[in-house]
Amino acid sequence: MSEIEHSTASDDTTAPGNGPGRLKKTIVMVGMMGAGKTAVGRALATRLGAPFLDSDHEIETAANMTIPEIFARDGEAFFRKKESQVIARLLVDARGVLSTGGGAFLSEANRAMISQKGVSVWLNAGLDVLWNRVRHRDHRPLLKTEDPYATLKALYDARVPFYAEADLMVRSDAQTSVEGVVDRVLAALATRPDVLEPTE
Ligand SMILES: Nc1ncnc2c1ncn2[C@@H]1O[C@H](COP(=O)(O)OP(=O)(O)OP(=O)(O)O)[C@@H](O)[C@H]1O
Ligand SMILES: O=C(O)C1=C[C@@H](O)[C@@H](O)[C@H](O)C1
Ligand SMILES: [Mg+2]
Repeated sequence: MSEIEHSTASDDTTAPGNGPGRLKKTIVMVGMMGAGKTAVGRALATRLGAPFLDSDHEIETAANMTIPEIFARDGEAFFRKKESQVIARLLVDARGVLSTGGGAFLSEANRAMISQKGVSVWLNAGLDVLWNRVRHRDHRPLLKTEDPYATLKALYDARVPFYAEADLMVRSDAQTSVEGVVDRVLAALATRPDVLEPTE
């Protein structure tokens, strides 16, 4: 299993304790594939000077296989089992930012452990924004269908009610850069001193 990836910020403003506040719980990014969980989560961790973890990345490292290879060889149910195990492990003692895979928040057991150990943030992007971000990539096995747009729409419609159970919701639209979305997450967290203790 790989080590926790620490953000690489070297200047004082992003060093641990000198960023926008001190993390008391893990921030867990949830939402559809292409919402920006990995990109925004990594940038947020850098801003906070906190560890960054990505469950998809951890699963791939542990298996020494890519996600498409795991789906092809062992199936989605096996992947979901590994995903739950990895999220449980990453939530232990890690006051950092954890980006999950797009399907992770559908599991009731995953939602329960995330709510117990962290704060969930739904990165909410519209269907067309998501489509524009994922359409040219081929590493998402669930979209390897005859009509990937229709598949993405079906997943979106089925999943939004689950994502809506997250503690916080932040919009991730086409007009806003990754850093702009990070600003929104930090603004949302300003209402949660139990998660991000403001610096003096
Ligand atoms: N706000 C944004 N502005 C511009 N590009 C973005 C933004 N958010 C994400 N992207 C880009 O969209 C693509 C998908 O983002 P990312 O991989 O972070 O999504 P994800 O939510 O982690 O998806 P998955 O569930 O498949 O892991 C990446 O190329 C990323 O750089
Ligand atoms: O939306 C999903 O179900 C997935 C999203 C990715 O992050 C990976 O976890 C995998 O491709 C499945
Ligand atoms: Mg990701």
